[in-house]
Amino acid sequence: MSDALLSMNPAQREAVLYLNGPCLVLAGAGSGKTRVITQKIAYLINECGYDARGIIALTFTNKAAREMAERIQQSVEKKRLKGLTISTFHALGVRFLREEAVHAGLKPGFSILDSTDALGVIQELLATTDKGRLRSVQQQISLWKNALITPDDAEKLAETPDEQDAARVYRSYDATLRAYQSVDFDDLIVMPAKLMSTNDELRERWQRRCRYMLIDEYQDTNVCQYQWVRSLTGLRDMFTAVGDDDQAIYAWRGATIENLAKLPQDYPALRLIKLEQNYRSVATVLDAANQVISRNPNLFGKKLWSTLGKGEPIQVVVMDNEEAEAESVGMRISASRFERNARWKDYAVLYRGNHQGRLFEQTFRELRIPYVIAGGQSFFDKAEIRDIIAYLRIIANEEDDPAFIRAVTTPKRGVGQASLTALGDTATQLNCSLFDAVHDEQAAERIGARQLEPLKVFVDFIRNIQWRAGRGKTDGGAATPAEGASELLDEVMKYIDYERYLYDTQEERAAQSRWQNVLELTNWLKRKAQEDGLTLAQLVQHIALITMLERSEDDEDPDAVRLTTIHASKGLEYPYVHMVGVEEGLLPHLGKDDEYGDANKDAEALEVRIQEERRLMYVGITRAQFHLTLTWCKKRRKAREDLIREPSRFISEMGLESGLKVVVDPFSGMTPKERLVKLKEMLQKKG
Ligand SMILES: Nc1ncnc2c1ncn2[C@@H]1O[C@H](COP(=O)(O)OP(=O)(O)OP(=O)(O)O)[C@@H](O)[C@H]1O
Ligand SMILES: [Mg+2]
Repeated sequence: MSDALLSMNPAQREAVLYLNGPCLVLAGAGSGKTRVITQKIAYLINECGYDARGIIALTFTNKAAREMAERIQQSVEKKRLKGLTISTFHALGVRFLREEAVHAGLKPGFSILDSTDALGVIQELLATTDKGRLRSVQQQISLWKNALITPDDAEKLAETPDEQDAARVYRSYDATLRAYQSVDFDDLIVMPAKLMSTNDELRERWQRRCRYMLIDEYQDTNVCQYQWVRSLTGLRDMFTAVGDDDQAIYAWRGATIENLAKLPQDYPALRLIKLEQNYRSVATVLDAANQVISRNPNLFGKKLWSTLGKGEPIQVVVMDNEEAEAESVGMRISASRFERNARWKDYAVLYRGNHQGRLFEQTFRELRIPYVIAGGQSFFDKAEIRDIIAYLRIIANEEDDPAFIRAVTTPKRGVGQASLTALGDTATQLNCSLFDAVHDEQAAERIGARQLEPLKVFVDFIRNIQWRAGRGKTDGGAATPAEGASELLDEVMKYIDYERYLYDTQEERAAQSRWQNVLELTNWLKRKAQEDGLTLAQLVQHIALITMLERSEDDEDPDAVRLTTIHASKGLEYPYVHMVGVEEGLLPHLGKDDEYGDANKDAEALEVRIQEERRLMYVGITRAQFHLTLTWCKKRRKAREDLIREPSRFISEMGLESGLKVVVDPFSGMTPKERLVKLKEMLQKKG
């Protein structure tokens, strides 16, 4: 038996060695579920002679996939890892659809719309600018899709006028996407799942290919993912799923814990393995987590224990307001790092909502504390990044109309709204993309030669780049090899002349910081192209995917404090954790806008909501290895109002016996200016 196997506890080992049929590992946080998956992959390859190409491991985020790949590299020879698939569901969906594009009625170069683009399409169809309404329709469509409900079914199911409206939009939305040769994120899962169930030849091919599947964070899969896994593993039922029903935090995205309950029914031979030893956290942290989650009903009783010692008491710090909170957390981290002789990256600040991160970013900058936003979508949501990516998208797929419009109008190159409308009409008439319409005679007639000129220049430039980037070689045709991705990218950037555009349209500081972001993007793209030996065409095809769940920080692991939402921290661990904003109205967060939301109207709905928030709290607490600090503010500003806050119910649910220590913020009662003075004093004292 290998050393790695020897170091596991008997239950973990059983889960790794079990190959007689489907296997489900159900266990609490930090009990080594993810470790079981990595060890099992190593075991399959090293000791059972599995070909890596037949193994598919699915994780929830790109980051988790990367971490898993790194761990496996330590125990399996490189050459035996060739062809191993470790990816997110969505990334596997992209690969599947690129290979099977024809069966899905797509060209291999189809575009992937992110949720903002998709919202744009819905906006056109719904003809409203009411953001709330648009988002609710988008979410409704997404839920339907993921539950495998077709537009026809949706129309039958819809009851209220709003739902009927949404169902109508759903139909045209799907048709529009197909016309654009585009798919949205949901399609990446839904289309493969459907194809697997309707196309026999394709199903058999993939089933032969997939010899063993491993799925992490199983509790957060949705109906469609369940079906897809089910059909992929169809022939042999050879899979291991690991999960924790107490960590299900994506119900709002259509995930259903019922998938866990359904497994034993759908697979009578299922082997269920529970793990109870926690290897991550000290007792104070673990007890608090156990206490909180014990208030939720759960599928299978479980109680975690660890041998890592009692640990320091959990601290609860009361703050005057959110500014004091950010400063105080920054100060505490600086002081603690000094005292414990730790690294910045041993610290994490976890919050409920992305918006809370901003103040921490600003404050940490002032305090000279290095930080990274872990798992934030923020980078790729920035306007400047989306602008540049629009160009790359149009290079990848000229039928991507939304990208075309964005690229051709940013920077302005003399293409006015009237020209675009006329071009749109032409495209509709010819039933082609905006891009292709430019060179049609009709366009010249409608738009006029002078107005058309800048559009032609744009299209010709893109065509030229496409050709040189290696587009259209999937059929093995073209004779000239693709030019280097880096050089081509430079050429595209020069053509866009984005830096000048920024300085022309924005004030200097903003332009500077945006341009920095753009440079970061292009450097990262070049590095990626070089490392993976990609052509520009291949590179741009990956982009939408990377932007999906998080920014791919690649192998960068800077020594910096992690700022992250609790959602994005799932599966990860940090020695010292600060959970901030642990207040009623924030965590639990019960409604969209007002504090207790409309959920309050219905006691049952409210309870469901609180349970989901409690699981989120549980996920947050269990990220901590050695020490946990919770903070809450007596006042928090919202819009222009100061709201009076109460500590979260989850704090009292943790139980004082776990050694809770309540501390009053040292800055209490001070004005911002006084705080700064005191802060400087404290910093000086620390040297
Ligand atoms: N048998 C073991 N011996 C020593 N350390 C272990 C063992 N099993 C797991 N660990 C360590 O415990 C920590 C938690 O493991 P892991 O991340 O696999 O837990 P998990 O169940 O996936 O947690 P989560 O539910 O948060 O995803 C990791 O640092 C891992 O390396
Ligand atoms: Mg895990």
